[in-house]
Parts: sequence; structure tokens; C-alpha cells
Amino acid sequence: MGVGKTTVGRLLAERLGTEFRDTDEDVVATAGKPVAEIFFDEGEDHFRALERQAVATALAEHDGVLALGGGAVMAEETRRRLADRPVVLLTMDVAEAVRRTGLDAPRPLLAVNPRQQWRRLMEERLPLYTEVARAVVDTQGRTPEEVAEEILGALELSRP
Ligand SMILES: Nc1ncnc2c1ncn2[C@@H]1O[C@H](COP(=O)(O)OP(=O)(O)O)[C@@H](O)[C@H]1O
Ligand SMILES: O=C(O)C1=C[C@@H](OP(=O)(O)O)[C@@H](O)[C@H](O)C1
Ligand SMILES: [Mg+2]
Repeated sequence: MGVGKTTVGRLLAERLGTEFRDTDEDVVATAGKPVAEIFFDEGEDHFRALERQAVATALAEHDGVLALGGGAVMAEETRRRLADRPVVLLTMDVAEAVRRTGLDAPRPLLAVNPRQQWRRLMEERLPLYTEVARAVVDTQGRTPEEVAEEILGALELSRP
């Protein structure tokens, strides 16, 4: 969360001359309300069900750059769908995560004790991120434009 998937994904699509899509935006459009309200009104499980469906639909019909929500990989079904895709994992440290998410749209999972929550989520998710990632790009101390450039280079190197 807050690492720049949405921001950098949009830039990357521009560079590649392709479309950009974000599964959080698709979920918000389907539910007709912001992510934080879905969590509040219907709960995280419902959000995850909408998210699994949004990822499946986007991967089936979208041919461009796709940004996922940070928790999408928790679904085994989603990890399977990502297995043959050029997935990029973006990284940063906890201080940067708290800085970036503090300035941005509310993320319900970081609403209380963001530092501790972020560490806990990373511990749980890092093995899953690593499992699906074809390239890893550190965003620390880099502008979104620099990150997009790094991704282009990293994917070129990892091309099968
Ligand atoms: N490389 C970066 N350096 C500084 N701030 C960034 C960087 N990438 C993104 N941000 C900022 O961090 C916040 C979260 O970015 P966002 O793209 O929404 O992340 P994600 O989609 O991974 O949650 C936004 O305010 C964005 O402008
Ligand atoms: O990591 C997560 O569990 C989440 C990440 C968010 O998206 P970003 O990763 O784009 O912030 C959003 O899907 C929701 O708040 C849950
Ligand atoms: Mg995002």
C-alpha cells in the first residue's frame, strides 16, 4: 500500500502507449462507493470477493498495464492467474510507506497503528509477492518517473 502501483502504473502505460487499469477503481465502480466504505459497510471479505472478480475480469479483457491492490495476491486464485504474467513488485521501507499513505486516500487496513499494521501485512504477504513477481524494483528515493524507467529496464531483462 502506497508504494506507487497506481501512480507508476499510469506512467508506465503512457510510456508503453497502452491502456492503464486499476482493480481498486474497478471495485469502486462496481460497488458504487469508495474502498473505505466497502470495508466499513460490508467488511473485508466482501471487498476481497469483489477484488478477485475485478482481477479475473481485468486479466481477461485488458491488454495493457494493470495495477492491483496490495492485498490481491492473498487470493490463491489470483496468484494462479498471475503466474504467467510479467508481474512487478515495487518496494519501499516502512517509514516511506507511512509517509506516502498518510498523504493519500484512506486505506482502512492502515487506519489504526499504521506502522505496526504495515509491518504485519508485509510479513504475511512478502512470500506471496515474491512468488508472483518476475521483477523487483525499489522505489525508495526515486520519483515515480524514475521507477517507471526502472520497470521498463527490469522487464526487458526478465523477458522470457
Ligand atoms: N516514487 C514515489 N515517491 C514519492 N511519492 C510517491 C511515489 N510513488 C507514489 N507516491 C505517492 O504515494 C502515494 C501512494 O501512491 P499510489 O500510487 O496510490 O500507491 P499504491 O497504488 O501502491 O497504493 C500517492 O500520494 C503518490 O503520489
Ligand atoms: O493492501 C491492501 O490490503 C489494500 C490495498 C489498497 O490498494 P493499494 O495497494 O493501491 O493502496 C486497497 O485495495 C485496499 O485498501 C486494501
Ligand atoms: Mg493503488
